[in-house]
Order: sequence, then structure tokens, then C-alpha cells
Amino acid sequence: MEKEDLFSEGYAKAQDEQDPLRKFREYFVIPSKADLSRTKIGGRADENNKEESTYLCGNSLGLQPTLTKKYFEEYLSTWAQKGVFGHFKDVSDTHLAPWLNADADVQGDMAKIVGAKTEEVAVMNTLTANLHFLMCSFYKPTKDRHKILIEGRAFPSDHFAVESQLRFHGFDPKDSMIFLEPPSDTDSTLSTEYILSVIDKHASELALVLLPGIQYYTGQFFDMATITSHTRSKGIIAGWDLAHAAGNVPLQLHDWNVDFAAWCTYKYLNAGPGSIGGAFVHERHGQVKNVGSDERPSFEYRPRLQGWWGSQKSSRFAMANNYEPIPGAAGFQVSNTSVADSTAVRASLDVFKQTSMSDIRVKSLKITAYLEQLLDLLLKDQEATLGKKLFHIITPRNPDERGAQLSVMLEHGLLDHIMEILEHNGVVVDERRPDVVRVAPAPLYNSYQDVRNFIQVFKGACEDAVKKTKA
Ligand SMILES: Cc1ncc(COP(=O)(O)O)c(C=O)c1O
Ligand SMILES: Nc1c(O)cccc1C(=O)C[C@H](N)C(=O)O
Repeated sequence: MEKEDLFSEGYAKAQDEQDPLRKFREYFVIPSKADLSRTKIGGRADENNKEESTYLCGNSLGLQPTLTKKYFEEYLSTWAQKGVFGHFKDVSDTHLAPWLNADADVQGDMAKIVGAKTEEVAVMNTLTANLHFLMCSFYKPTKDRHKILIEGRAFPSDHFAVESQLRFHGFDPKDSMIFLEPPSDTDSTLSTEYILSVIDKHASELALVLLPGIQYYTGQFFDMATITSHTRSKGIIAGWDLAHAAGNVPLQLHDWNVDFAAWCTYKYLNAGPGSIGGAFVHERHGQVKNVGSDERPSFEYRPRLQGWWGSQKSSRFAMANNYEPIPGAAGFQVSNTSVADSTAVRASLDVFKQTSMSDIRVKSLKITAYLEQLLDLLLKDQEATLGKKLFHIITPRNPDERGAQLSVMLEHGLLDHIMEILEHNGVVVDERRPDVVRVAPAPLYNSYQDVRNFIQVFKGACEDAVKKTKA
């Protein structure tokens, strides 16, 4: 395809017209440029300037589904009109379950997103809290086998969670954290072979391998199936942080035999800032066995931090204080579910239900490849006009090793100026200081024209930044 064709508005428009998921953009609220630049919230959008922004930041915060406001109005009306009865009464003229079932109501559709059986998933807590709750049950160190493997540049919250778990068990993070670092300074990603070699090197002393399905900084999608299988073959627990993978790439947590996983719902799952988290516990770990009698039950189950919401609903309100864990991931719940949060999750899942992760992945591969093609053409243009490249892509070039996001490492010193120009033009991407811009076309609501708009503004911003630094 000629360079001009790819850059042309006609090409982008044609891709959008042919996009099988094009209708989904209407299911989201796209902030207008005027919305983004206004200093106040509320009031009517600027009727004279409803031009949509170019929002490519779903890897940090997903956009609001139009269903969310509708479902929230139903939730608030139920609360206002039914009070405590909202827990129990089936308010049939809403899209929402009785609050007592708010957790179970979203379990099955969330399980489909991550390739799990319904009972292997719970929508609960938040991401880092779930990592802690799950490590409390799965990180079982011994004197000889107490180390935890995470990436060297793990997301800070994961790093802190592992540090504190080690300290909680009386181990020193300096001795018990093993960091997965790229083999050389020039590498930003980690090959599967290299990861397996590091696991082999430390296998006898590792109690847990905790990695991200997709690495937040580089955007690398790890070979979860191979790494999980290898980890477990060494008798090590395989745990995954799916913050950037859930709703972004197809997952098969059950078939991959993952021990546990946790994720948030505010990125590609579009449930709003700080919204409720998700957790996966493989069915082999969720078994509950009554080794007593019906009259005098005595349950055997995997130890976990307990709370009343993990105990069977049928006996929960008997207040007899006999813990009877719900089989599966739901038995790892502790508190009653935030209905505001589960309402947001319900709205988002009702969008996902109209398609599939495989169809989302088909578009994701195409639209991210388009972004990559335009970035590569821009690099050629910069080499020809400036005599140098002002950035390079640090996300793997193999589409199977990435999701929607491409991470662009800028020449040092350009980030602030480029971000200022992008924002001024209504282009929203994520910055990871000091030099990385993360660009994530979310298949459900981003268009090929969004990608083209980004490149056009980014091209000018790069040129402007160079002039500024030369001045
Ligand atoms: C990989 C990863 N882990 C953990 C977190 C923090 O999660 P939370 O603040 O929802 O616990 C984030 C981002 O928010 C993340 O990207
Ligand atoms: N930047 C964040 C914030 O200001 C609040 C909450 C989360 C974040 C995030 O970093 C989201 C996500 N972990 C990310 O990698 O972008």
C-alpha cells in the first residue's frame, strides 16, 4: 500500500466503514474537545463545538458506556424507592439483579471475558487488594522455598504487594524477591525462552511466579499458557495480574491451568475509575468438601482470609457463625458487593455480550497494526526530513505478543512539549515519564480515523518539539 494511501483520510474512512464493530462506538460517550478543555463539569456540552476528541487511553481509563448512566439511574431509583428492600425485591422493570445477587449476576459474563468457568471467577475488592487476598491463600512459603519472581519493572503496586507479603511472612524482600529483567540494556521485552530459563534457574527456591498478562509499560503480551505450564511443572504457583489483559486480549485461564489471577475493571472493561476488581481461582483450588454430616457439617477447603460474603447465601443470614465457603472463587469474597460498582460492571458487560473477545481481537490486531504502519511511515519521514528518528516503538513487533497498546519511547526531552500539543488538539494518550507515550486504540470504541488523527497531530508535535529544542 502506497504511503499516501495509508495516510489518506479516505483509507481511514474506508476501514471504518468496513469495520464489523463500527456500531459499538455509539455505545460509548466520547468526550468532545470542548468537554476536555472546559474547566468545569456539568451543564450542557458546548453545542457549538461537539467535535469528538481522539481518546486512545483505554489502557489507563476506559470510556463510559452509554448504558452506565441508564443503569445507574435504575440503581439510584431502586435505592430511593425500595431502600433496604432493594437487597431482596426483584425489581423486574430494571436491568439490575436484587442487590443480594449483585455479585453472582456479573460472575458468568465476566468469566467469559477471561476464559473461565463461572464458579472460577468472583467480581470483588479491587486489583491490588485481590492480589493480596489471593497471595494470602496461595503464597505458602517454606524455609527453603519462599522466593517470589516478578518483573524488575513491575507496576509499583504489584512490587509493593509482593514486598509486603514477604515481610508479612518474615522474609526480607532483598533476599526473597527475584526480578525478571531483560537480558540486556537494549532489550525492553522478555522472550518466553528467557523467562523459562530464569524460572529454571531459581525453581528450587521459588514459591510463586507473579507476572502481568500484559506488561503495563511495554505492552508485551506474555505467553501465559507456556509460562504457567512451565511454572506449575516445577511445583511453583502461577499467579497473573491481568490489569492490562482483561477485556483487551482473549484469555483461557481455565484451560491454561492458571492457579490464580486478578484484574481491575476500569481499563478495557470500562467500569469507571477505581471500580471493583476481578479474581480467578482455578476450580482445582475452589473445591469445598463436607467431611462431616448434613446435621453436623465439617468443611475442607483451601484456607483463605474469610468474610461473611464468602459463606453460603443459604446460611449467611442465620448468623450462626458457621463458615460454609461457597465453592469456587466466590468463596474468597469477604465483604458484600458494592452495588454501585457492580452496576457499572453490568453496563459494560452488556456491551461485551453483544460481541466476543475473538471478534474484538480481530479488530484489535488490525487497528493496532494500522497505528504501527503509520508510526513506521512517520519514522521514515523523519529520517528523510530530519536525518534522525525521534522515537522508537518498544512494544513487540509480533502482533501475537501484544494487545491494543503500542508504547512509543521518545527522544529524551520531547515528552512534555509533545503531550502539551496532543492535549491542546484533543488527543488523549497516556504518558509514562520520562519518555514514553502509550497509545491504545480500544477496539470497542476507537476508529481508524482516531488513529489517523493521532498520527497527524503527533507528526506535527514531533516537528514542533524539535524546533523548540533547537531554538
Ligand atoms: C499492572 C497493574 N497492577 C496494579 C495496578 C493498580 O491497581 P489498583 O489501584 O486498582 O489496585 C495497576 C493500575 O492501576 C496496574 O496497571
Ligand atoms: N495513573 C493512574 C491514576 O492516576 C489512577 C489510577 C490508575 C492509574 C493507572 O496508572 C492506571 C493503570 N495502572 C495504567 O497503567 O495506566
